[in-house]
Amino acid sequence: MNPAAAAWFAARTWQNPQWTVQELVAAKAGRTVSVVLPALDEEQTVGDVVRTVRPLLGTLVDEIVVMDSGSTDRTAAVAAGAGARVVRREDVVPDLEPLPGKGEVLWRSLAATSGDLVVFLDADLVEPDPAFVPALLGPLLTEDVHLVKGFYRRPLRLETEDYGTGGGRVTELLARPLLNAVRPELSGLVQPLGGEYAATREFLESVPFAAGYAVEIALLLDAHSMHGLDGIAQVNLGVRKHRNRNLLQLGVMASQILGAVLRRCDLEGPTELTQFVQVGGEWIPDTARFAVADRPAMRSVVRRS
Ligand SMILES: O=c1ccn([C@@H]2O[C@H](COP(=O)(O)OP(=O)(O)O)[C@@H](O)[C@H]2O)c(=O)[nH]1
Ligand SMILES: O=C(O)[C@@H](COP(=O)(O)O)O[C@H]1O[C@H](CO)[C@@H](O)[C@H](O)[C@H]1O
Repeated sequence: MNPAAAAWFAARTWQNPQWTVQELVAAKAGRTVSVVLPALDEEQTVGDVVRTVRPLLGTLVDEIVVMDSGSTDRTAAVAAGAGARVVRREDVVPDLEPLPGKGEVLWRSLAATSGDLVVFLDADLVEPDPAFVPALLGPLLTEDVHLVKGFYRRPLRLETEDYGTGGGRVTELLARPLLNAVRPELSGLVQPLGGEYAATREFLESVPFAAGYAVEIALLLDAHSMHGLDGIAQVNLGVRKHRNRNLLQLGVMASQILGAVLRRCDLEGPTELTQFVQVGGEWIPDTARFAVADRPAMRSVVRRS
């Protein structure tokens, strides 16, 4: 293991986070906390995720916002019914036409929220754990760090089978080998792509946001560039189950992630990916094109009064 990564892993990894909500409320010391859920057609799961955070509202958490990413199902109604404030992506930074993708709603969430610290949770979590938010906030409230990534065992649930592990396919097949190759100092991150993480607003508003599914890897690379390894921590969240997408969908995700890493290494990245689907007896090319431009640092867009 890269020596810097090994030293960081030893110093900045919490394998068994023990912070109590009471301790963390005291540690806030006047700081505020926003919890943000990006959601595209998550009516099945968003309510349960919001309900695991709701008991913290008014003490550890100051606002729970579901960023609706253009859902066509009942995501907004279910999220509001569970106690979240729902914000449509077109309702913030309205002068800019919303782009598709996760990165867009996470970027816009900064204009929709005010917390000094921001916690991101995916809205497709299955059996979400109420301990996620306190654990993610622990290092942010008690150490001098700017980004805290969750890590976990990731069951892979395909059709009716729960394999108990095997999730994080893009992580294991692309992100981890890629980071080991181009940014070995970050090889100590157990879940570099995980969607459960927390960060200071100061950091989040000072970096560009990559489009689509590249948002997590880009934030990690930028946190490392801006604050060094010492500005990053990771906490063990136990087990994380979510809706697992199929391989073709993950191929497009992987292409977006690869592009963000290449561009942050000053290399050209892809703007499309050609895959193949079988129709009848023939294999037909199917090309997905995706937006690749970063959104600019939010602090250059929205002047806070
Ligand atoms: O265009 C998008 C794509 C995804 N998401 C949300 O981002 C999270 C992670 O997306 P997804 O589950 O597709 O990724 P995976 O976890 O399968 O890698 C989920 O809450 C999605 O609803 C979103 O808000 N807008
Ligand atoms: O980690 C991964 O390999 C992918 C796919 O996970 P699975 O193979 O479906 O468990 O999931 C993550 O990647 C996305 C891109 O960074 C994040 O947006 C998701 O939150 C995260 O689940």
